[in-house]
Amino acid sequence: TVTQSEVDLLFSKKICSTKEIHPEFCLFSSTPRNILQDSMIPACLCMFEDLGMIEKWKIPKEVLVRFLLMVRKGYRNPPYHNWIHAFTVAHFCYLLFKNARITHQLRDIELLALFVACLCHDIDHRGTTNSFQVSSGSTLAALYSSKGSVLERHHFAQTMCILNSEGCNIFKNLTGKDYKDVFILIRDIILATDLAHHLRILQDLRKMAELTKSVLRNHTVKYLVVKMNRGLIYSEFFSQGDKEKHMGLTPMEMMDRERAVIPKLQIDFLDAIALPVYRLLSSLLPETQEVLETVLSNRQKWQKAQEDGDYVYRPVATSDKEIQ
Ligand SMILES: Cc1nc2ccc(C(=O)N[C@]34C[C@H]5C[C@H](C[C@H](C5)C3)C4)cc2n2c(-c3ccccc3Cl)nnc12
Ligand SMILES: [Mg+2]
Repeated sequence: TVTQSEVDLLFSKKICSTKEIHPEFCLFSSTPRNILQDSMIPACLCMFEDLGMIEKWKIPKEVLVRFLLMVRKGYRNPPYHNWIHAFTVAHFCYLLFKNARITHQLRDIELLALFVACLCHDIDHRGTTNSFQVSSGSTLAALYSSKGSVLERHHFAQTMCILNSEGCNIFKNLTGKDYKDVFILIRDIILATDLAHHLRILQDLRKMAELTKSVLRNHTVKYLVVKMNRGLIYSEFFSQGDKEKHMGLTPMEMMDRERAVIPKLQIDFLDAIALPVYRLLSSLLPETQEVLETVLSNRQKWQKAQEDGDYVYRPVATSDKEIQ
């Protein structure tokens, strides 16, 4: 839990404007990396305010502050799947709301669920994958492996725990149907972040996009677009590969620091997972074209690094205690 003094400290501050957070806060070109870590919670308050969600859903400010502090505390500190990652995804979702006509395509309750799900979608991530939960016989696997999406079910369960904690239910003033719907939507969105299902969802979305350009009108954008990272994901992947070797298992190539060629892995990931998302997004929301261009230029950089055969990033083994 969080202390009342932690809440009071943030509650007493006026909710600032996005400009005060960072001059380019509302532009796709801005990256949250240049947002100071201890201004991320004020930035979340400012995004909720700016999106009109505090007013629309009568969210008491003190409850929102306590909820955000609990969400931040709910994250561990692996190299990639940490609170900064959650904030980055929520910030990108905010940019979609601000810069693309997504807010006219989705119902208000879907916008609320999507934004909150971004903040919560990886809560208590251990820096290892679903298959590692099963192969290491983790407690999460014992709880959820019969249903699949082990980590994502845990992220949702942790989110529900926070919302059910004293003074943290930001949805307490929602009416009957909205109250029921928001939890169902958040559950669907967080479960949909299991990349194993992503490829099917992408297929379905492509079909829907063929049918009507207004696909966003009928279906919440059920999976989260990812911002390109500085390869921190490979610190996590290689730590998991080290663990798998200690367990006598053979890690996937992308998790084996002896075999992985990062430029090649990044190009494979962009081609198989990220670019199809951004192409679909820019076909549905033309305002996101610049994001697609950024990702394509990222791909070119990796292509060049591969041709030059130079290692742009070779993460060092992180200690177990950090990941656990
Ligand atoms: C740079 C980068 N590379 C990435 C390369 C690969 C994978 C990945 O999980 N691959 C798969 C490949 C098959 C079929 C399924 C299940 C498993 C077997 C593992 C997916 C993710 C990568 N990733 C993520 C990311 C991490 C976790 C969740 C969602 C995302 Cl998007 N964020 N950044 C990156
Ligand atoms: Mg996840």
